[in-house]
Amino acid sequence: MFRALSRARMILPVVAFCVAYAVLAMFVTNSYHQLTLTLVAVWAIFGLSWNLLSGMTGLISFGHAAFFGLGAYTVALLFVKLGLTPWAGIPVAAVLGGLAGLLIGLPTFRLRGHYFALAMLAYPLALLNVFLWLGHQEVSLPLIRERGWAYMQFTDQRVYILLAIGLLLATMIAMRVVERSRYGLALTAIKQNEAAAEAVGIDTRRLKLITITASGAVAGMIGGFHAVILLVVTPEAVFGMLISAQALTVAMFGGVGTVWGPVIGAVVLIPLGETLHAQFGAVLPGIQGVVFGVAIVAVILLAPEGVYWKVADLLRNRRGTRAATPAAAVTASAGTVALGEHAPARTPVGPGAPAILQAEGVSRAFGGVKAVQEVSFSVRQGEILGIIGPNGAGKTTLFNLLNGFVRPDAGRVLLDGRDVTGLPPNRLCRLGVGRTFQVVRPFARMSVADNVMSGAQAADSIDEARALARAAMERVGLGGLIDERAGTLSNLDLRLMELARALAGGPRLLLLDETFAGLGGPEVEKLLGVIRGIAAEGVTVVIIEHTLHAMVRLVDRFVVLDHGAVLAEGLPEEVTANPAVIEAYLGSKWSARAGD
Ligand SMILES: Nc1ncnc2c1ncn2[C@@H]1O[C@H](COP(=O)(O)OP(=O)(O)OP(=O)(O)O)[C@@H](O)[C@H]1O
Repeated sequence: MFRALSRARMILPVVAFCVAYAVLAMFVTNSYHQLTLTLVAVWAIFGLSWNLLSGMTGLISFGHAAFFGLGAYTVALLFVKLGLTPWAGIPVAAVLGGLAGLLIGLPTFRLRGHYFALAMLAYPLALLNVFLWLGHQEVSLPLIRERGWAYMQFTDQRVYILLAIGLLLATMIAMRVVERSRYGLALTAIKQNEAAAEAVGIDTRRLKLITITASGAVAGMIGGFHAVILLVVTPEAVFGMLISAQALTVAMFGGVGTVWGPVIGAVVLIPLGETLHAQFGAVLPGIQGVVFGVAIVAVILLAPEGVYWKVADLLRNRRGTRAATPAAAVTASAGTVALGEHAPARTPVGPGAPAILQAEGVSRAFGGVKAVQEVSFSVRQGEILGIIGPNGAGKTTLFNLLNGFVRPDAGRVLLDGRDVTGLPPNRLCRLGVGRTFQVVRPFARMSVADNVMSGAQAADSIDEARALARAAMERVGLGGLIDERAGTLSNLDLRLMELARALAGGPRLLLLDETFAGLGGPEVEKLLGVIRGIAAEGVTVVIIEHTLHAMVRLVDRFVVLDHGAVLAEGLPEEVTANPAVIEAYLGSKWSARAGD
């Protein structure tokens, strides 16, 4: 019942918008305006396809025209050469668009960030020239006089508007479902931090390939429909820079990462561009390009995340929702004090405990730099092990070797005695290895619970993921902040949120990377209590940290690295008294203080 209600709440506004749009469009009689109304829906769908890949995963594509153009040419050529009706041609265009997405994604996902964005530029440019070489400078769809509807040709232009709105409705509902699904959750995690997404068990490469395939299919479909309404396809008009820019512009203007963004962008920008083109196109050719350029600059200046988010913020502030005030942070910290103070008691784990994780002669070099050299040690079940050492000693590289981000040049990593060397992080996560990262990158607009949920990849349903996230938040003392926006959190609470996210995956072994970084004295105390509590529940903890005064009170044992090799290993009191460790890392000040 509750689920049905929440589904209805998710879909009703979309249906209401499309119905209202269709009803209003039925009163428009001018054929140019009818075309504009059809194009609004077309570009909104194209923007949504871009949004699925780029808005939801953060992988910016400058080359979406590749899929659009392929779709347009597929429908046109199948019609002209084989007499295939667009009713069948458009689904074929969607399949080819999806296939193109997969083929483009396979090599291009090797690149990241700006390099990915720039590489995507190459595909429509290459296709543009391929279609020129093939002699398809201009493909016109023949007009069918008899039974035109069988070839998607209608004398009443309003039918095209209705078809376009139907496609828009289907695409928007599909995107809404994706947004609220476990798949959407995983995409959000990738956008947040791809490495962290891998660490919580997401097979990021597979998911990105699925996403670019789906995005390419939507773009191919709408490219095919565009060919039907304009009746002529040229390489420049479907593969040109302006087409790729159009997807990006409507989404950026309206709001990236939300279903409504591309729709708002298309509703505002397409009629504006078309009207200006009709008025001034003869004297100012390419005026639409100028409109898009100005729109982007205006958005950057006035609403950098797009109109949707700007309006959402204004409404939220007006409603007086708890804003980003220190008050929220105080509430959270108060919660963690309690957990720290009442942390369950635990007894340090002694040498007799079985090993959960073992590194055997693990080495890794980057060019000439031997980051980790023949490191061997074991982590005992239930213990808290600290890894310390000077900057550049190889601590993070060792973590990356332990949870599969980096493959060792030599040596083995064993989990429960089983060789897991070279397994990717998402597989290791499923075997019970969780990890946090030095830099926390939360989704500021999303609730704390939604941020934590991205770690619950083991869940079978979104409801179970939500329940796991809540339980993890309770464990770290963030239970009172479930609906709080992550952007309002204090530094400590962000660290706790990151911890909760790792815990939501149900790890048996947790690797914590500089969890105390940037925290003040009282915050460190609270976090110490939380980590002790997690360990007392039976989770084995390995922690890299520079805050040594906290570490000596937290860990059962230290492994000290220097120049990539193990310098010392032992109990805190042994290691901190070791002259070699004092010389290489702690310094004489530490020994003087320790002697006080
Ligand atoms: N991907 C990489 N490419 C090249 N060199 C690297 C790479 N990763 C690490 N290194 C080098 O390996 C050495 C160990 O780095 P690492 O980050 O593991 O040390 P660390 O002990 O974690 O340092 P810090 O305490 O400053 O975080 C450093 O000299 C570093 O420059």
